[in-house]
Amino acid sequence: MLAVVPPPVTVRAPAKVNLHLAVGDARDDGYHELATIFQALSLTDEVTVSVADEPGLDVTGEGADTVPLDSSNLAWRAARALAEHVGRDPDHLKVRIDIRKSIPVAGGMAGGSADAAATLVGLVNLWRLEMGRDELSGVAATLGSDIPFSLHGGYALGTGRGERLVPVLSRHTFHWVIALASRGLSTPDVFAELDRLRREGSPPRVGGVEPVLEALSSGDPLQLALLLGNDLQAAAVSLRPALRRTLRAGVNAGAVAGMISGSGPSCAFLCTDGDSAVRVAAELSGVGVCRTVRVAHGPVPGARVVSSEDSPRPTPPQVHA
Ligand SMILES: C[C@@](CO)(OP(=O)(O)O)[C@H](O)COP(=O)(O)OP(=O)(O)OC[C@H]1O[C@@H](n2ccc(N)nc2=O)[C@H](O)[C@@H]1O
Ligand SMILES: Nc1ncnc2c1ncn2[C@@H]1O[C@H](COP(=O)(O)OP(=O)(O)O)[C@@H](O)[C@H]1O
Repeated sequence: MLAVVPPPVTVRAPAKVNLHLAVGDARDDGYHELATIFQALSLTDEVTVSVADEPGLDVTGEGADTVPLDSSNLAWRAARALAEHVGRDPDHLKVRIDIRKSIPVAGGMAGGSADAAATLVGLVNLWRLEMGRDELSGVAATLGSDIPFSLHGGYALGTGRGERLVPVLSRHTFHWVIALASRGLSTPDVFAELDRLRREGSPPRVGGVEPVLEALSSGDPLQLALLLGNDLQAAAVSLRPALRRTLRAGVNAGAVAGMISGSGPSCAFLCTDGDSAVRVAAELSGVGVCRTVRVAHGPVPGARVVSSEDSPRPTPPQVHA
């Protein structure tokens, strides 16, 4: 009998920036209560999942040499979690996962979360599962706080440890320059540094989310520039003091505001429009305060199957005897 092997599925998933990141106290489970406004950015990773006799994982692109290729890879963990959820044997996954990274690793931009979200969406399609977004988001939340947003995309208000999402209804696009660092920062280390700073003093705290939501609905980058805020910024800068220079250089280059993205060390610079972002990127890349720069805009959709025409490796359906 002939068994039809489904064709590989390629999924694109976005990076994120936290336009507003309010961090509360540490909870008993070690996580911190957050109130954050996420925006999904046009900086994306692509993940192809395919049926394979031997399971496998490969990572290429931005920071690939620093990404684990074993079972600790978030994409692989996502595949196992989904398999368990739908009653497949997670120890015998006949799946190959190929990740092409553009999102910096350990950069505060949810790159691993994007890969996990893309893997979930890819496998739902490859395995032809009937699963709603809410059910998939529940699986995602067990793997990492940012992964539900990587599925969701657009804008969202995140609470809890960041995994509880409410959509934010704004379609206005904002333009960014992202400065990438040579080395990443560990998210737990940055939260721990914030706890330490708070024990010793009073690092600045962001205000409420309401004014930021209003700025998003106005679409005015100058209004938003005044309201961007990140409680983790002081901690990231404390662990990596050179980031102060990077933040200053972006504003000197013409950005209307600069901030640490999430737990850092990537710096996100808000620009008035796309042309301005290109000019700021060109100037910033010559100053020597970061490894490289990227221009990005948001919001963009969450993890989505890329049509086969766009896929870098379109493969026709295979038939195995
Ligand atoms: C800070 C944020 C802001 O969006 O993103 P990044 O900047 O890392 O991308 C997120 O809260 C990161 O989310 P994510 O990277 O998924 O973190 P998780 O895997 O869930 O947690 C990693 C570790 O970070 C700390 N953590 C994370 C989330 C949270 N609300 N409180 C925490 O204290 C905990 O030490 C936890 O063990
Ligand atoms: N698919 C993946 N891509 C990137 N990092 C991964 C992946 N899987 C596991 N990791 C690990 O997760 C850590 C956090 O990576 P990442 O999600 O890129 O950063 P951040 O939490 O700052 O957004 C990395 O140090 C890396 O060791």
